[in-house]
Amino acid sequence: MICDNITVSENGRLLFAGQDTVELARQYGTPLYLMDEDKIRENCRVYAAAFQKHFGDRARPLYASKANSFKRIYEIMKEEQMGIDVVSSGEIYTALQAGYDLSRAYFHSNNKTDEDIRYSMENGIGYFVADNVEEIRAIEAEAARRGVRQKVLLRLTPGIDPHTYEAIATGKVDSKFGSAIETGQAEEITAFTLQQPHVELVGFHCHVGSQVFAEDVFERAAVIMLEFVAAMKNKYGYMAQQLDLGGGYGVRYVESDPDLDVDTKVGEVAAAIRQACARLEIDLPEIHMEPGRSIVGAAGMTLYTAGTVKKIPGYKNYVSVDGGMPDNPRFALYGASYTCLLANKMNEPAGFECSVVGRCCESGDIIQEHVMLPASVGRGDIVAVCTTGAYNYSMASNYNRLPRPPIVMLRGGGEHYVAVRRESLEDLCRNDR
Ligand SMILES: Cc1ncc(COP(=O)(O)O)c(C=O)c1O
Ligand SMILES: N[C@@H](CCCC[NH3+])C(=O)O
Repeated sequence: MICDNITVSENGRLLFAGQDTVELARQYGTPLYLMDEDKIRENCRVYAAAFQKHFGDRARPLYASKANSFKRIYEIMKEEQMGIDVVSSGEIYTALQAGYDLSRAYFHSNNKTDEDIRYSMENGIGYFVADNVEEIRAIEAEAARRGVRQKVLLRLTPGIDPHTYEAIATGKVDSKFGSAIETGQAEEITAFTLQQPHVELVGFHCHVGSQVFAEDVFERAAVIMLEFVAAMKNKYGYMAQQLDLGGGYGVRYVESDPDLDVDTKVGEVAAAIRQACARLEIDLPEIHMEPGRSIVGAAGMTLYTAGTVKKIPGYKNYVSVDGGMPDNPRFALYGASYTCLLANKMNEPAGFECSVVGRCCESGDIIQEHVMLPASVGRGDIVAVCTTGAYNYSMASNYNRLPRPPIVMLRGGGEHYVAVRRESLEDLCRNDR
């Protein structure tokens, strides 16, 4: 199986976190998001231990909460002592509702509104990761109005192609994010920020892309960033205290995806960083990374009920499920890969090739193509889609007026509880007048 929290019972039922998915589908209904709480915590600890081992006390991972944002997840991050990355007032509000202390939060986004800046400062945001000069002006103005000095990092683009889906690559010069080192804009924003009386520049940030497996992307980004740090030290006498390398590593969606060892990978990045610092004669800054997908991705699974099975002789077969692109838009957006299983028939051979599709009025409403399921698949069977913990619920919509599914958390000892309740039909009209 693609992750160690997915197994099969003797009677051919798919188990997730040791629990019977068919039973969970019966109890909570479908579509249903499941989240394995123990796996989320394990992933946080793997990153925290790797950072401690390779960088020491000051370095730390921040959870990129865009990957999956709901109250319970921020409670878990608080308990696991993770920092967080937020990108909107909505994520901040949700974190506050969970009692999360915002002094450990980093506010990203390429376009923070004045209201975002005001709201987050009012609630004690720790850091802004400013994307451009206009944002520095806006933060300076709000900090001056409040009579405080606000900590910021600057998001720079190191000019690296991470070889991931084009739509989720972010570190190239031609990007809506950040100020490019190559064009001189990174230096301009640094010099400008250092002149601001109410803004304290604490360091630099970069992010090269998501679902990254390529060998040395983080190492290359780190070296480019450290060369910039050294250049700013030499030219302006400014030494960055923090260097944030952006998101985490890729996760396994299908058998052919590699299974990366975070400790080894962080160790490799640390070695490259130490070597660069020695060569450039600068101190080691505090190092951060912001994993999202690799904290929650494999901790998630979506369950659907199969409906229509359509066989078109000479063409292909379709298995329709009771959800689709509103709860998982990633195939429609990126052509993303997923592993689909028939949860109640795991002991039958999977010899029937089909496309698993949603119920929306849209041909592109596809969960996955070229799926192999048992030939007996039919109405009422439970289709499980693995590794849906990241960028599924957080990207979900109400397209075709479909209510969003609930999130049920699973814990060791067979415990399960609702973290986000299922949207009702009434919820759909809540804001209509
Ligand atoms: C600035 C930033 N940080 C962190 C992340 C999280 O990345 P990932 O989910 O790949 O770990 C992203 C998303 O790609 C991001 O844009
Ligand atoms: N939402 C994307 C990744 C973008 C992450 C944020 N920069 C995905 O599902 O893969």
